[in-house]
Amino acid sequence: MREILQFHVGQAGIQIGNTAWELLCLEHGIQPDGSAPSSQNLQVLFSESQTKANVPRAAFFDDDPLTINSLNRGPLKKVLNQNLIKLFKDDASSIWASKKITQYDEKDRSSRAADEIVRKMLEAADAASAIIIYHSLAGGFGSGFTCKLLQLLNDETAKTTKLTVSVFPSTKQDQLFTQPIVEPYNTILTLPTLSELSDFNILYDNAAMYKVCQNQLDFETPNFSHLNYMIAQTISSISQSIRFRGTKLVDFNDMRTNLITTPKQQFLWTSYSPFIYTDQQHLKKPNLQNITESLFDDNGHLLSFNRLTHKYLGSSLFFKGDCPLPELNYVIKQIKQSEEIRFAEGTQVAYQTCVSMAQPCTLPNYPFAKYSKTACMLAHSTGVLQSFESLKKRFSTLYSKRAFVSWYVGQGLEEGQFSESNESLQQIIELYKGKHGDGKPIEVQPKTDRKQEYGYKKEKQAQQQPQVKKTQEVKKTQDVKKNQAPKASNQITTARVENNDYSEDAYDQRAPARAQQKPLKLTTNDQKQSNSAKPNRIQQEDDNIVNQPQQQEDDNQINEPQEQEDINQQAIQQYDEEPVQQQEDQQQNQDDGFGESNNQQPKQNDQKGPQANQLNAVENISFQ
Ligand SMILES: Nc1nc2c(ncn2[C@@H]2O[C@H](COP(=O)(O)OP(=O)(O)OP(=O)(O)O)[C@@H](O)[C@H]2O)c(=O)[nH]1
Repeated sequence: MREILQFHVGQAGIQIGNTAWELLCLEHGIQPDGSAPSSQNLQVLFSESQTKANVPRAAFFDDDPLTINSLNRGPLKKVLNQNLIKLFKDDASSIWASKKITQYDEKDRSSRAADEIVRKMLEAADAASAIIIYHSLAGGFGSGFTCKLLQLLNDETAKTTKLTVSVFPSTKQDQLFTQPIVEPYNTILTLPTLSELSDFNILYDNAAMYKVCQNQLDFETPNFSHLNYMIAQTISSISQSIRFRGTKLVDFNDMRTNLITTPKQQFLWTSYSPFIYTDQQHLKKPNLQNITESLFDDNGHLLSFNRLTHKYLGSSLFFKGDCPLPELNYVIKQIKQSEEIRFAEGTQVAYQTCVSMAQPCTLPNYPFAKYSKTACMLAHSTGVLQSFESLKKRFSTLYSKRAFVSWYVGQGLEEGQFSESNESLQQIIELYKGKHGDGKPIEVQPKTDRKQEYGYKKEKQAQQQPQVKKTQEVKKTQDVKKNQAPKASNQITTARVENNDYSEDAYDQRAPARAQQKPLKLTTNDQKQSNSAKPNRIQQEDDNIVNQPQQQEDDNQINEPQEQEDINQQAIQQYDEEPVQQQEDQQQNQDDGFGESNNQQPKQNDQKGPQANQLNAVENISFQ
């Protein structure tokens, strides 16, 4: 089974999770007590408890009791597994630094508790296909603990696609929502770990979502729950084909393969349509064309950037509900002819399209109207450059004065880590520009050998092996007693845990066990795809493609001296006054030269122009 495991970290991660799980439970007909009359593929998102209740495959971590308590007071209080909710005593207080929060150490109690939860989640799954971590990059705990979690997950799940749903600091400092002043530090210190240990990251920014609420919904004062609802709808859309019947199965591994062409250039964003305010539902009746078009304009983007200057590197479109295929084919054809939508040269699959037969759902206590059809785009584009460049500017403003640095150093961070992280950010910026600051093209190194670099857990795994074996043996005995023959799924789990060698060879040796996974009841095509270890979608979709995207290897508080306080105040003032140099950014983006330097396409494609590279993925759509 292709289970999706979800981890929610910090206030933002947990609050988004609360809304997302409410929606997912509704979509699958899960009742407040965990029962479900009938639904497809429940096991993808839910595990079955001893009382036959469906329990979300979700864990929650925070240092704030209020956030944790909100879970236990909310609509999910009876369905969540309390053993997977953990309140930590190590308070981050907005500072990414404490080793207890950011680094895995088996002697540390919180590390062991997190490890225990991860282990429980993995043991309850036969063959997890994806791990999603929800968090904010700006907060201390959400950013720091995500680094620890990724380190922890790394050895255990080297072959599982790991992605983050990350709230990125807004480019506009318009005080819409309280944001920690040190958010550039927290974000910049987290980015190297995200680049190294996760496969891709979906960025959202609150200002962009706020704008969507104001422009489209005429909300004067949206709050976090509205923004979280928007994020939840996008996550529901992009995971729909794994959960419901549709035109084709596009799982997170496929998204990675199709959208990420270069290691570390892995920051995606989403857009969604339509969001309609309940009071206006009788006025607004958009058709399929309006809905699809608005995915590409400013009104649908959940990350801020200028749509006139960015170039797409790929996009996946997810439709739900009443979307007749002939009409959809026509709409996509029209979109392809639009001159405003520009793809970087060398882009392989421009529009990967997936239609689900599931009907769109809306949550009852939110002012969003239900509509018969919805569209969502998961996109990769040079638009993210604006977020990174704005972050770099704000980081430089604070760091040039060494403002607040003493807080971090006091928590045990070496100051050199700031400059290393800054270099890492610079590398990301250059990757998106396609060339170094000196104009030379970038040579991209493959991701470092994760298992070697983060191999600190090997020893611990060896120590824990007997215990795990015991757990598995009990499980095995129970199965033998029950069925006289263990289920295929359990054999897979046993193979994974008993053989604690996570080398590539060992993984390949376990292939027969993996091959026994029950395929989803989808189309013949889907089954073919789901059974292949590494589907090469792009090749399947068009044999004319020349360059395949590179397959990634699965891949104490201190007393601040008065002097420093003054410097901090000056920095805050300067930071607040710093205008967001949107115009300048736009100009830079126009000159980014992305296409030229990164382009390795043959001449014939150049002559036809970017549009010629947009492969028609939708023409083959049909329900099977
Ligand atoms: N979209 C969204 N953003 C949020 C939410 N809660 C907080 N944020 C944003 O997240 C950032 C702060 O991160 P938090 O998640 O509150 O902080 P934390 O990770 O718990 O870290 P500490 O406060 O240091 O414990 C700010 O930019 C907030 O605007 C939420 O529910 N939804």
